[in-house]
Amino acid sequence: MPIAKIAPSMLSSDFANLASEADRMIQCGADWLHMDIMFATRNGWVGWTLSSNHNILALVVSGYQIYGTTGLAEMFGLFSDILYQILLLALLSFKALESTPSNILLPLCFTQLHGCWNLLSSERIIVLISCRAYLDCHLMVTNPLDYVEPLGKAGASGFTFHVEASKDNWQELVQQIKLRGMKPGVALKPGTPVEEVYPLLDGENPVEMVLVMTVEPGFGGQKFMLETMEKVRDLRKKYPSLDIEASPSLTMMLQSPKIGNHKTSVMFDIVMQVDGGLGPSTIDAAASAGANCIVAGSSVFGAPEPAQVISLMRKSVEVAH
Ligand SMILES: O=C(CO)[C@H](O)[C@H](O)COP(=O)(O)O
Repeated sequence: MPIAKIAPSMLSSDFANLASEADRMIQCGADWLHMDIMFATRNGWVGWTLSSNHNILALVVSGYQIYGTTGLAEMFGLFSDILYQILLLALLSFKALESTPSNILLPLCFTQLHGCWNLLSSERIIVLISCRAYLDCHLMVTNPLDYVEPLGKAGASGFTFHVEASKDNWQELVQQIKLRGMKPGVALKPGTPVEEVYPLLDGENPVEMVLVMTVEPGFGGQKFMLETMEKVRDLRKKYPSLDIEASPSLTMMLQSPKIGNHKTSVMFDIVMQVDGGLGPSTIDAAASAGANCIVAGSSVFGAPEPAQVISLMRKSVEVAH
C-alpha cells in the first residue's frame, strides 16, 4: 500500500525564518519538506520563475539576512540579483512577457557570476535545514544536470527534474542523481502528456517518483487543476504497486531518526506526488485518483493550525488507498 507523505512547500514559508519554519512543519507532522529550486542557471537561462519574482527576491535577501555578506564577490552578486529582479518586474509590468507561453523557457543573458551566486544561495539554504528533514527538491530549471553535484553536496534528499527540460539526457541525469545518493523524480507540467514519463519508469534505471503538477509551476496560491487528475489515475493504473528497492543511501535515510516522520521501510510503492492548490477542499480528488505524496504550500502555512491540515490530508490519502 502506498505510504502517505505530506510535504509542505517551503515556498510559502517565512523565508527570513527558514530554519524555524522547517522545524515547525516537522513538529506539525510533515514527512518531507518541499523545496522549489528555480533560480537562473549558470548558462544564463531562466526557468519557470517569472511570475514569482518577489518570492525569489525575498529568498535572496533573506539568505543575506541569515548569513551576512562575506565578500566583495557576494556583494556584487546581491546587487546583480536585485537588479535582475527589478528588470524582470519592470518587464512584467510593461506586459512585455504576457504573450510568452509558460511552457517556453525564456532565454535571458546573465553573467556567470550571477548564476553561480544564485546557486550558492540555494545551496546554503539547503545546508541550513538538511540535517533536520528529508528535502524534496523540485528543480524548475532548464539544465538540471548542473545542479546534481551541488545539491547532492548540500544535502538534498530527493531531486525531481522536469521531463520537459531533460528529454535528451534523462538517463545520465537519473544515474548521476542516484550516484549522489538522492532519490530521482520526474515532474510534468499540466500541459505535458503523461506518456512522456513512461520511458523514465519503464527503463532499467527508473525514477522513483512522478510529480504531476496540478498548477503551472512557478508560484503558490494557484487554483488546483482538476483535469490533471486524469494523469494521476493513468499512472496509478499502469503502476498499481510498483515496488522499487531503495538504494542503500535512501535506505539509510529512511531509517535515520533525524529526518522527520519517515516510516522505516526499504520497499515502497512508486511515489505519486501532486503539487499545487492542494488543501482540505482538493485533497480527496487527488487522493482518490492515486496520489500519495501531497505538496501543499498556502493551505498549510496559511492555516491557524497547520498540524490539523497535515493530519487531514494524511487521513484522506490513507482512506483512499
Ligand atoms: O511548485 C510550486 C508551485 O509551482 C509550489 O510547491 C507551491 O508552493 C505550491 O503552493 P500551493 O500549495 O499554495 O499551491
